[in-house]
Amino acid sequence: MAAKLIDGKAFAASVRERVGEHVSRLVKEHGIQPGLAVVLVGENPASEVYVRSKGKATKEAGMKSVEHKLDEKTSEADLLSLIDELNRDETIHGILVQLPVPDHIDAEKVLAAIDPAKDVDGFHISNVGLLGTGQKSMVPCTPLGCLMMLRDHHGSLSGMEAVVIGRSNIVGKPMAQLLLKDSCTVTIAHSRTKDLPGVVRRADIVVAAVGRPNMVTADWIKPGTTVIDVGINRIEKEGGGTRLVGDVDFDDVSKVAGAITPVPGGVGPMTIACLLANTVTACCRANGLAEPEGLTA
Ligand SMILES: Nc1nc(=O)c2c([nH]1)NC[C@@H]1CN(c3ccc(C(=O)N[C@@H](CCC(=O)O)C(=O)O)cc3)C=[N+]21
Ligand SMILES: [Mg+2]
Repeated sequence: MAAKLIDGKAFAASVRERVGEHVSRLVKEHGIQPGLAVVLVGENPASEVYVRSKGKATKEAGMKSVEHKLDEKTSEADLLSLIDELNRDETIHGILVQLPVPDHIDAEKVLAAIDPAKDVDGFHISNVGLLGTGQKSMVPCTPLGCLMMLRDHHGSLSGMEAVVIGRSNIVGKPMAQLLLKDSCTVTIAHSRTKDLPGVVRRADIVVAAVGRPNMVTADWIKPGTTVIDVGINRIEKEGGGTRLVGDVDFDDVSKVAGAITPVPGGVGPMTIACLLANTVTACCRANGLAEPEGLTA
């Protein structure tokens, strides 16, 4: 293997440690404990894995963790009134509603109901607009985690050619905004992009966020490129069981890339660490206190 492995799991542990130190200081010096509420409606395997690791990590960092598990049949009105309650709860600084929500609930309406100051996912249109205009906002956790790893590996990203594959509101678009803010030349590629391999071959930085197992292969990658794999695809193993793979064919691409994140152990753990970081940031802002350094965009 030629590529350097970017160890997201180890990096996430160090981020969580820094978050934990900031939390102890908030508790000791100001008597304030950051609190995170996670709302899960119905049963979704991907979301449940996330909720479990997230609750554990929140408590380990010394924060208050509240989980609201609602029945699949919960009405939109009941969900909105829970959000209203959490918006007004002074012990809660971050609110995350797990996506997707069941079909009878309008996700956009739900996201719009969250107080933007407590929107630790950064999905509220007010935060989207602030990020898009380069103002202080809550930044979506997955792109923030990717940015932290890229800054750590490269130092400055200025002038680099970045190609983001995928145009979702939760990863692709905010990722592109963050890379642009760090002065990359940014392309957002997607399923309709003509000559996708050719476009990706221009990149110094590739962020793959499409949800197609092993789609990116070595022939798409310019030698020395940094490859960030956001994909979390559960596929059937030969002989039974499942395993997680990314959007990048890791074994193939690591022969030519300069650096690469694995799945699991790459972006996923960083997403959780950034959720904790965002909760501390939201708590500091709510109380007019200094924000933790190096944990925001
Ligand atoms: N409002 C909202 N915000 C989210 O950020 C959100 C969401 N809804 N719905 C579900 C997805 C999924 N998600 C993951 C985060 C971390 C791992 C993670 O830590 N994965 C481990 C592996 C876990 C395993 O082994 O299954 C890894 O990649 O190493 C996975 C999945 C956040 N999501
Ligand atoms: Mg797409």
